Amino acid sequence: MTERLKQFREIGKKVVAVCRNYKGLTAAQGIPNPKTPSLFAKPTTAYITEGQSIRIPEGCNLLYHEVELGVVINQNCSNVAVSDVDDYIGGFVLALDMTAKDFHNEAKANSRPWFLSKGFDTSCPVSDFIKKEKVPNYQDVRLWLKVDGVIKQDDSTSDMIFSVPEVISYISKYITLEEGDVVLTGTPDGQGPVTEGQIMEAGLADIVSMKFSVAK
Ligand SMILES: CC(=O)CC(=O)C(=O)O
Ligand SMILES: [Mg+2]
Repeated sequence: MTERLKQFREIGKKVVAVCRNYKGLTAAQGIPNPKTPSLFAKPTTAYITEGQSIRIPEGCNLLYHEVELGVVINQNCSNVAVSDVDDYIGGFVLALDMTAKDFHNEAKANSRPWFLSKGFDTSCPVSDFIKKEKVPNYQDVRLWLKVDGVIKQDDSTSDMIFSVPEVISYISKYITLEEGDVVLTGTPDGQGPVTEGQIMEAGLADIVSMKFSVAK
């Protein structure tokens, strides 16, 4: 692994995210499973690490948590076959795709882009870098999140609609992924609101856990 990859947060490479990628989530929402991965992006300024707080964006009255597996890319990745994707995975992070849900709902209702609702400063808290060897079965690993000690999200990555290799291969047909980029692979069912003063604790099985507080 190169020094650049170890330091991916300092380099601040792009975040490409998939939405509605868990069967449990689409079932709970009563919507059909997407036919292809549905993508959006976050700016590098969205990243924070433990010790920093999530800041509720001005005017937002409904902030949602989404716990997700983030995949860290280890080299330029363009037009990669599903069967070759493992060669491009440098490791993982546990991530929160924080969403200003009221901004998001309003943008959707008015057929406007929802970049702001997903891309505001502090909207992408991430754990320390997790070495690839620590998650040998990344296609079946438990993701969980508690708010003030109460479990809200708890599922396995095996519930994904499009697997990690399928997601990365699909993205790479259209967008070149670069070393240090992070792919957020979607959130399981149970995403929901958090308010000022609340503490979220999230984990990837017993491999890593992290805590973030919510501030005004
Ligand atoms: C539209 C969403 O907030 C869905 C999303 O990001 C997801 O992970 O699912
Ligand atoms: Mg998400």
